[in-house]
Amino acid sequence: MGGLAMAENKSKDDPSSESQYQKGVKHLCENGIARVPNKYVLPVVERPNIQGRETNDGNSQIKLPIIDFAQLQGPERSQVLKTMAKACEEYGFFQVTNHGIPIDVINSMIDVSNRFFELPYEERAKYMITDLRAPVRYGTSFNQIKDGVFCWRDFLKLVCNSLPDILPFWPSSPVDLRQSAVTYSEKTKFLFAMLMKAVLESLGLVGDTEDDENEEEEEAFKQFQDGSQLMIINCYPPCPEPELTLGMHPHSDYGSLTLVLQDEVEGLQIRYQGDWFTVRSIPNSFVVNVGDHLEILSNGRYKSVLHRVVVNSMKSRISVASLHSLPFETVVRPASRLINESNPRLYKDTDFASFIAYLSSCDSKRKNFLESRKLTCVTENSTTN
Ligand SMILES: O=C(O)CCC(=O)C(=O)O
Ligand SMILES: [Fe+2]
Repeated sequence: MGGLAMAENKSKDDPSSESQYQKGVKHLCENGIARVPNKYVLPVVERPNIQGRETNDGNSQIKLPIIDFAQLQGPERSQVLKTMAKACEEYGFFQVTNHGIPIDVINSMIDVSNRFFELPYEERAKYMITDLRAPVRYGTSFNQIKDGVFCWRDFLKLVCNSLPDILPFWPSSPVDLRQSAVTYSEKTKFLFAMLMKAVLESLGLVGDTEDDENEEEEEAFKQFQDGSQLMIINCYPPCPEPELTLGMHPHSDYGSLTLVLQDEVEGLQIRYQGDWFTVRSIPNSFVVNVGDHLEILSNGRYKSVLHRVVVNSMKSRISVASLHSLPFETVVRPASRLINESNPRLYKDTDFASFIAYLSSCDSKRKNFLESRKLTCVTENSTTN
């Protein structure tokens, strides 16, 4: 598989070259470091936990609304849909418990992910590919070719469509990775479809009426169901100076919904009322967030909210994000039912090709895809995953 073409910029941290950072944080840590190299040091105003800048201390937890999946599928559905709607409007996030995915499927996914990142660097590096559309991609930071300041994060991205064709490209080591990841991706895809249906119902876009307009919206749901799934396994090694850097810079997710599985180590933070709050790690649950597609489809009613990841000096953290998007060629636009005189259309038509073009165009810290799709522009510094 292709290697990385890199500029041999000399760094003042290391006499060798910038190329060491291209190998990722895990590799950097394996060689033993006591300080964070400059390559990862954020400007003061972008660092986490700055006393006095946030009204909280940057470490406060947020209690996100909990969606009990078993209740959602039962007689209390309408009540749960209201909670879901409020969560998507207010936080852009909720947590799902009682989801029905067996605990051994979850544990195996976390376990095999840990073992992948513990493989020798040479084994992991076989999957270091710069093409954003590669079916499997190991890498570091956000966009390691363009990012000025790197994130304290390595990742393995696995495209999940269509599994039989794509599976031979997935890592063959650890030997159980393919099996665990396939089972996990199938289970999360099903959970996504059920949640997406509920989200569309909460917007009044699918329901039990049989009129023509609903046929059109049922078609929209089918497109979400038939869309693409990308699994991103994130690894955040312990960091000697966590106050200087971030595991992931502030960004919103492209796509409709993201289902995040985090291990017991917290680190995910969301932007809420101008501050950053840590999402609690609830055992055997998923964090679910609204992506850009859904914000556009809902004409801004549901929010694709900025989030970031902080690191810590003690523990390595693993998360598995399952991102669900519309098919490559599908155009997403605000649902006609949600536009009227008092709710004018807010977003331009968007497709995956425009997103890829945008993603490839600039440094992740200066990028904001969703803002670029707004018909009226308001900006806050952010990135789209
Ligand atoms: O690591 C996490 O908890 C969040 C990951 C994330 O935001 C992403 O992969 O888009
Ligand atoms: Fe994200």
